Amino acid sequence: MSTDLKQASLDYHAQPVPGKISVELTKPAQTQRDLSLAYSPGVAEPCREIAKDADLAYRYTGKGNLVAVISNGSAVLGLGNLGALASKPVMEGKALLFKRFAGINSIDIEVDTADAGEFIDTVERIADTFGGINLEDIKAPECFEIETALIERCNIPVFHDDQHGTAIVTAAGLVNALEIQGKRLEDAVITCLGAGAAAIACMRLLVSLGARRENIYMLDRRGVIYAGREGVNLYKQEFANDTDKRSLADAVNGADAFIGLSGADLLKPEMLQSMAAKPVVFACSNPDPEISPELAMATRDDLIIATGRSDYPNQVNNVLGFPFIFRGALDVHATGINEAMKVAAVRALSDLAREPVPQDVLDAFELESLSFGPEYIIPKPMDCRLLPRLATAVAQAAIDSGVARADLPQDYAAYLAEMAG
Ligand SMILES: NC(=O)C1=CN([C@@H]2O[C@H](COP(=O)(O)OP(=O)(O)OC[C@H]3O[C@@H](n4cnc5c(N)ncnc54)[C@H](OP(=O)(O)O)[C@@H]3O)[C@@H](O)[C@H]2O)C=CC1
Ligand SMILES: CC(=O)C(=O)O
Ligand SMILES: [Mg+2]
Repeated sequence: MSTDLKQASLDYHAQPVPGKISVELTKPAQTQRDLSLAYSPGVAEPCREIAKDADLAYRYTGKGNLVAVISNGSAVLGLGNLGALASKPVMEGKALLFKRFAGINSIDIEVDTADAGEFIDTVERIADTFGGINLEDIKAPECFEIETALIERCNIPVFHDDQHGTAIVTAAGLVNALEIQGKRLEDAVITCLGAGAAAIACMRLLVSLGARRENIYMLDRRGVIYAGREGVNLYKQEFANDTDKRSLADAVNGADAFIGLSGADLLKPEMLQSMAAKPVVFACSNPDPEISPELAMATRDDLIIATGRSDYPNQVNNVLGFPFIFRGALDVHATGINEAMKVAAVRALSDLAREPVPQDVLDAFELESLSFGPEYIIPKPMDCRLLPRLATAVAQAAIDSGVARADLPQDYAAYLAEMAG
């Protein structure tokens, strides 16, 4: 990161007030009567109602539009285990994105423990306060056990964004990028660098969408995960490939797609050079990608490259998913976010990239034109069509798959327009 951007970021976080989020009131609190309604004695009435029927918390409190972003700081972006407190800027950032893109109130919670059981117990005890829980930056393999237990124990959507948000956006982007390169997911040879939360979930979703497991080579710090390798956890085992490839150089040679969900600068130019014609490279590690777009483009000119960052074309980042997916799930009081809802989000995102780009998006990126192609495989986060398209698709999929507990709000399009602010 340039010195200029580093200082600008520190200033952004410190000024004019520390942090990125605050709380606002939704009811008047000026007069003695206002206070008798907001607090004692009036507040007793909604308390009594909720004690009789827990669902009334959706009517009388902010629960239904409130998502907790919860982390233990064990896999903060690609920076590693920075601990709970140091993860707070990222978690506040996710809360900012929930509000900015989907009108969802969100609060960050950092739980200071590396123990999965303690983390699960803590989150379970506070879960009912919220309409949904977005787990964030929790490292594999604990993240899998944590999410599974919390889904089982909580009655609200629990969604590990680094797994499913990333998988949804990656799948939408990859389907589009392969099509532009004249390839099909069913035939593509995919090298996935990283075997953690994001990588495992991405490969699982790609397989469910048609990618062939035997065409996937997954790597961790020790190299290719091959059949018979010792000391491989059961999640990585799912992608053990019966191959004699061992290194990244072996695995990427001839591959159609490289998906990086690992760390900075790990894909070398000579490796990129050895990929098949018209390759797709998703260097999604944050903040520093597996290869910089400048270096990748200088190495060969027939590739499509995406990163997780806002400052290059093709931002493949879960920001394109979680605000809108939660919006749809919250609006029908879904009990969870299931496969049907995830696939609906993939389709909506992938389809939207093929439509003409609105002028305000072009203005935000100071571009004259943009259309479906190598430099535009996926919509931009600023695209105000994302909220109606994704939220509606996800909410409808929740209804159709039987996990919704409420109908769509009346005139949903107008409601979403209000939520977009
Ligand atoms: N663009 C986006 O939307 C998103 C991007 N990401 C990025 O993906 C990365 C991983 O995040 P997440 O899955 O949550 O973290 P995890 O800690 O769960 O997984 C990290 C994985 O990366 C592997 N890895 C790390 N360094 C290397 C290396 N030098 N060589 C090979 N493999 C390596 C680890 O290997 P091992 O198992 O051996 O330790 C592990 O499998 C981060 O950089 C993060 O920023 C994550 C979510 C969303
Ligand atoms: C984008 C994101 O969630 C990550 O890099 O962890
Ligand atoms: Mg994350």
